[in-house]
Amino acid sequence: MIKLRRFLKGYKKEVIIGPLCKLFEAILELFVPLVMANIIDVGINELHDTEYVLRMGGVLVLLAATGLTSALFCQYFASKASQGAGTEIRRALFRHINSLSHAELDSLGTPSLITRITNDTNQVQQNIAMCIRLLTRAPFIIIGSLIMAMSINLRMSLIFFGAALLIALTLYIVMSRSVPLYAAVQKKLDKIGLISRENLSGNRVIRAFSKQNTEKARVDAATEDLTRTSVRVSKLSALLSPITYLVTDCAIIAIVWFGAVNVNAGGMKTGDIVALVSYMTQILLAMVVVANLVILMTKAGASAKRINEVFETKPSVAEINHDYISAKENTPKIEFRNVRFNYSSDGDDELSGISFTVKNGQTVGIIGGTGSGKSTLISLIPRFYDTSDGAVLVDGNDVRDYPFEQLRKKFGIVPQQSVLFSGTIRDNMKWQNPDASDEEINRALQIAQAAEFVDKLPNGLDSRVEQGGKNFSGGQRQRLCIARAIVSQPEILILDDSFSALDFATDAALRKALAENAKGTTVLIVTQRCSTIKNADLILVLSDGRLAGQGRHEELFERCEVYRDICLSQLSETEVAK
Ligand SMILES: Nc1ncnc2c1ncn2[C@@H]1O[C@H](COP(=O)(O)OP(=O)(O)OP(=O)(O)O)[C@@H](O)[C@H]1O
Repeated sequence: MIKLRRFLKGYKKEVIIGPLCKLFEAILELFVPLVMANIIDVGINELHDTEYVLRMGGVLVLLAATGLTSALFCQYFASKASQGAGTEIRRALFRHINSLSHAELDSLGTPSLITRITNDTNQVQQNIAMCIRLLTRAPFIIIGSLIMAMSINLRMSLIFFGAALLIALTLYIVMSRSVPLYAAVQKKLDKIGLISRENLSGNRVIRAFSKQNTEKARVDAATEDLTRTSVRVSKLSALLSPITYLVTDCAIIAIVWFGAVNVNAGGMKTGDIVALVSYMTQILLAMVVVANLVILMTKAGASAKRINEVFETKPSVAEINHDYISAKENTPKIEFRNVRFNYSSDGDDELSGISFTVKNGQTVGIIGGTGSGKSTLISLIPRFYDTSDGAVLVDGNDVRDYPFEQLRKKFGIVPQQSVLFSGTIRDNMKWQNPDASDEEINRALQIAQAAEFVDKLPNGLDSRVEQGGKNFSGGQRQRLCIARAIVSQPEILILDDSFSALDFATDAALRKALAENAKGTTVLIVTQRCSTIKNADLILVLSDGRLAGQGRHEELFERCEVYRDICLSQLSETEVAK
C-alpha cells in the first residue's frame, strides 16, 4: 500500500482533515459516559433535579449532533480522496499497460490485468476510505477509553487491560492464519476471470463442439475452489466476533460485580459503573472495527501488491530515442540482418539466421507451414518485440532507434485476428488517421473490396459496428480491417494471413486493386496460399524458424523444396506454371 501513496499526493488536505474530523468525533464520544455518570450520580442520586437531568440530556444531544456533523465531514473527505486516488490508479495502470510490449502483456495475461484494474483497484480505493475514517479513530477510542477508565478507578481499569489484551491476542491469532488466504482468494478470482472470459468469447465454439457440460464443470471446479478458500477465511474471521463478545461480556460482568462491591464499600458511585460499562462497550466496538480494518488492509495489501507488480513490470521494448530521425538514402525499405529471436530466453529460438532485404514499393509474400514463424517475423518490423540477436532496419535505420510514434506511423497492419471496435464503420476507419475524409475512406473500402457490402447498408459509413465486429461475417470483418489499414496510405502494409476468410475471387480482386492503387506502398503478405503470393516481387519461405528460400516464384519452385511442396499441395502443375 505504501508504494501507492503517491496517488494521494493531490489529496493531502482530505487525508489530514478527514481523520482529524473523526478524532474530534471520537473525543466527543469519550465524554458521553462521563455525562451519563453525572446524570445518574448528580442529577438523580444527589440532587433529584429533573432540570439538571434534562440539561445534561441536552448536552448529550449536542455531543451527538456535533459528532455526527464531524463524521459527515470526514465521510466527505474520505470519499473524495479514495475516489480520486482510485481514478488515478486506474488511469496510471491503463497508461502503464499500454506502454508494455507484447511480451509483458502475454506474461501478465489479459484476465489478470482486468482484475487488477477493476477489483484490485476497488479494494485499494475502499481501504483508503476506511483508513481515513477509522485508522486513527479506533485506536484513539481504545486508548482514550482505557485512560478514562483509569481516571474513574485505577484498580478497576485492570479489567480493561486484561480484556483488551485477550481481544488483541485473539485478533493476532485469527489474522496470522487468515491473511495468507486472502492472497489465494485473489488468485482464484483471477482464474475465474480467465475461465469466464474464455467461455464468453469462445461461446460459439463451445456450443459447436457441445462442450457446455465440460465448460460448466470447469467453471464449477474453479468456483468451488474459490468457495472453499473463502469459506475457510470466513470461518476464521467468524471466530472473531463470538470470542471478542465473550471476553467483553466477561469483562462487563467483572466490572458490574467488583463495581457493586466498591459501591457498597463506598469507594465508587453507581454512575461510575455505568460509565465503565460504557467504555468497555466502546473498546469492544473499536476492537471489532480494528479487526475489520485489518482484514480490509490485508485484502488491500494483496491487491496493492498485484497493482505494484504491474507498475514494476518494465517494458522489454522501450523507446530509446524520442527524436524523429530521417530515412537514409539508397537503403532498402526493410532489412533483416542475421536475426535471431525467441519469446523466452530459456526456450528454443523461434527465428534464427534470418537475413533479407526488401526494396521500397515491393510486394513480399511470406509463406511456410503453421508455426514456422511467419507472424513472429513480421511482428519484429513494427517492433512489437525486439530481436534477441541481429537487427531489423527500416529505411536504413535500426527500428530500435525510432521513436515509437514515427515508426508505427509508417505501418498499416492487418492482424491475423480481425479486431474491430464498437462504434460506426467511419469511427473504425479513422483509427490511424482521425482526419481521414469520406473520400479517402471510400477509396480504401473499394481497394479492400468492402465497398460492395458497406454501400448496401442502410446507414453506409454510419452503420454500427458491435463489439468485436460480431455483426459482420468473418470475410467482411477482414475486408474492413484491411480498409482500416490502408485509409492512411501507409508506407508499409502488413497483411498477416488477412485473406484467409476471403474467397479466391475476392482475394484476387483485392490484390489487383492493391497493386493498382498502392503503388508506392511496400506490401508484406503472410499467407498459407501459394496463389496469393505467386506474383510477388519477393517470396520468403519459412520452415521451422529458418529461411528455407527467398526469391521469385519461378526460381523458388525450381530450387526450394519446401516451397515446391507447398505449391504442389495446393495447385496443379499447370496452375503453378501460369
Ligand atoms: N506470444 C507468444 N509467446 C510464446 N510463443 C509464441 C508466441 N507466439 C507464437 N509463439 C510460438 O512461436 C512459433 C512461431 O509462431 P508464429 O505465430 O510466428 O507462426 P506462424 O508461422 O505465423 O503460424 P500460423 O501460420 O499458424 O499463424 C510457434 O512455435 C509458436 O508456438
